[in-house]
Amino acid sequence: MVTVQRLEKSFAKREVLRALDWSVPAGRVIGLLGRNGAGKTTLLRCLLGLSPIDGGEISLFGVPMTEPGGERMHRIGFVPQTFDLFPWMKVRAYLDFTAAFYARWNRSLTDRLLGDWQLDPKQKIGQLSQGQRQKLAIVRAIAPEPDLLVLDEPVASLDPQARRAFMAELLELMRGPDKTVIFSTHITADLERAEADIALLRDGRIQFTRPLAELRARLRRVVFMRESGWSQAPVVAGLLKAGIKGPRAELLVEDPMPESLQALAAREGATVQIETPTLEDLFVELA
Ligand SMILES: Nc1ncnc2c1ncn2[C@@H]1O[C@H](COP(=O)(O)OP(=O)(O)OP(=O)(O)O)[C@@H](O)[C@H]1O
Repeated sequence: MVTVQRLEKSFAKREVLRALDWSVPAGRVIGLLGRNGAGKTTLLRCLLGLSPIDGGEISLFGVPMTEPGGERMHRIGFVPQTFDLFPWMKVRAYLDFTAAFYARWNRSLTDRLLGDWQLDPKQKIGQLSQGQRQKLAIVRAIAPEPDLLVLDEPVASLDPQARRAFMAELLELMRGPDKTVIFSTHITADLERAEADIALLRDGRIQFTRPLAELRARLRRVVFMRESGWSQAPVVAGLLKAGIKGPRAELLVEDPMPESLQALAAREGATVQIETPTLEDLFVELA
């Protein structure tokens, strides 16, 4: 669905994306994670052709972005982080106006969502709250029934009820072998709800794209404890990250092997514990 090869993007002298490779298969919901400033918005904008790239190649639906993109745009929905367009337009007029640009437009869906999400078709966009505006941006993005839906922190301004309703709606609409959703978020509960694949953006690259369930099943926190402390953390098979906090050496490990960890602890004069981190802890450590 999306293929990125050696993508480079800098602002002035700040390198944001560095030789980034990424392949997103069709039929998946991908949660794009990374710290503030990691480059998530930049990456999403490059994918959609909204931001010029400095190097590398991007293909959508198997077609290089360098090809003319008229067809492609009908198959893409995008919800930007902020939505400040057309403050003078009324909600209904805005949707009708936008519909004219698309080959497909599901009017009954927009009507239902306006009702469900309590958006008044007669209200001016400029008078909507931030959260209402975000809802409108979401309605607008999914009405063309896109094959690829890209959302940049779509739920940041939504209240918990609206977030839940939105995620449910999104998953229902985008279910199907040819539909793909990529959304950036800091809210780990939403990723759990979506049973998303997690793509982690760090140091200008996608470090991995893996199903959430797999990360949850395989990653563990391993804690070695020793009163005399540690000059460096023990090195074990499957080590992803290590840190030292006083007597504790805390390791994030993939598929830890309890017996060899016990043996290592005995050799080091330490005790060892294997813990299951919460999803949020996991991301704090990985990002
Ligand atoms: N138009 C721009 N001009 C200059 N620098 C920019 C521009 N847009 C982004 N940057 C820089 O690029 C880096 C990545 O920004 P980006 O908005 O992509 O991060 P992000 O991961 O989406 O962050 P957040 O989680 O805070 O939304 C930041 O250091 C930012 O300052």
